[in-house]
Amino acid sequence: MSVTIEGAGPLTGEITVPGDKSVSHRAVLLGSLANGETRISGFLTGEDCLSTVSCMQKLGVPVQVNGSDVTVNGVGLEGLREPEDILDCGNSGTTARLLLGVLAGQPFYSVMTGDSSLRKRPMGRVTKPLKQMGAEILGRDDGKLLPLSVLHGRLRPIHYNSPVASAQVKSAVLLAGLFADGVTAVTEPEKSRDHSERMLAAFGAEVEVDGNTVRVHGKPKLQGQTVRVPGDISSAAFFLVAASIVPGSDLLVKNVGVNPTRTGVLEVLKDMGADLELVNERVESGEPVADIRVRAKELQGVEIGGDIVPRLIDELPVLAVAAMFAKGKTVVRDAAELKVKETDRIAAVVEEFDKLGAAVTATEDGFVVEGGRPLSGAIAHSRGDHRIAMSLCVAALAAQGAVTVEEPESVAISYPNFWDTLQELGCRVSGF
Ligand SMILES: O=C(O)C1=C[C@@H](OP(=O)(O)O)[C@@H](O)[C@H](O)C1
Ligand SMILES: C=C(OP(=O)(O)O)C(=O)O
Repeated sequence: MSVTIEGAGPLTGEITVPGDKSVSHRAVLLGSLANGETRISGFLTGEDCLSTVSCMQKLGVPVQVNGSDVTVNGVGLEGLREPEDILDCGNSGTTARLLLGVLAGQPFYSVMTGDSSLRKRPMGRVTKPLKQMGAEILGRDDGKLLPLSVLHGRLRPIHYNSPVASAQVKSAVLLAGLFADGVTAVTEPEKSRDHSERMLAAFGAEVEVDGNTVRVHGKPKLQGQTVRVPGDISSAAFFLVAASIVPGSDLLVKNVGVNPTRTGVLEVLKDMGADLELVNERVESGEPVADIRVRAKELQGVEIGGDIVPRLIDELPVLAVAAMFAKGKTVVRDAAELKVKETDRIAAVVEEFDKLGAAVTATEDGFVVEGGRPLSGAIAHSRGDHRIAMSLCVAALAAQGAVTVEEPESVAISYPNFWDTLQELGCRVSGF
């Protein structure tokens, strides 16, 4: 399959974006481990979060999905049961890594796998601390690659100093810590998204946050909650960039999660000179939320690096698009993590946007964009990566000529109604 985009007029009006992927995964996981019912609204029905639902169902948790309303009948910390079959995490790194933390603490055997992309992604970053806690995990490459078998083990608490700023690593250790007696701690080099610690506290766990260290007390009694999932800022980012670069645009993106550990994209766009305004700021289910108004404006190149990177890691492909339409040079550093996402996102950005005429060069830990070159019509490939597919589509809206994106189906991983929203905004898109 392929889609073709032949530009767009000004993007105007109001849109909403689907629920936050990170929050949706965590609501199902914690709801499963809690006692009583958890009701989730605004759940992301993207394929990744549905992978988490199906794994928890296989572990014996009644989870009902009714559009974006989900009900989880929690089985309690000790209520999961041995799955009859392999747990399939699909394309979702978050499912695989967070679930490993949960499975490490179970008194039964389980096996997990994923699609061809996920089977290449590093799991050693999670299995290493879990093994230090006493988990027995076997798998390819000495337990570093899926498929992985998790044997039953008794966990002890550790204080893990993570070499990477990764919310998936942090969350896996904290979730395993729920099954250990005593206090489990994780320190990371820079602060990654903190949805796990916020939600653990909301479900009744004792959680302490001290700078880049998070501690959780083991064996809590978690209580089911009502969770309102905010719109995903990572999905909103596509339209924030699109409306910044398509002349004449004036768009309101409603109900976006603006947790400070996720708003690096807003800071960088503002640095680039984008016209962004947060309105109607509020807090819902422990997460800051706002509507974001964006108006087209000429952008300037910037430098992106250091501790902001974990706060915008998934937005770097679409920020690269903003940089292509900006005046001057944009340099992205400290982003080697991009190489271990659904695809190598540094290679994908460099090689796929080259087809449209962009000037992007790879570096060891990022890329450099020479902005201001007009992009032209071309055929490019998503490489099966949802964020690359949508970034190509955003570039296409402001390119001169028709851009065809091959294998765009992966947008359903995180943004199932992306095509509908493009159409509602009057973009000329066909083939989906
Ligand atoms: O914890 C999460 O929900 C996520 C953490 C990030 O990954 P890392 O933990 O690998 O940085 C991010 O890229 C991913 O999309 C979602
Ligand atoms: C990297 C991503 O997700 P995950 O790690 O959950 O596959 C993403 O959504 O960009």
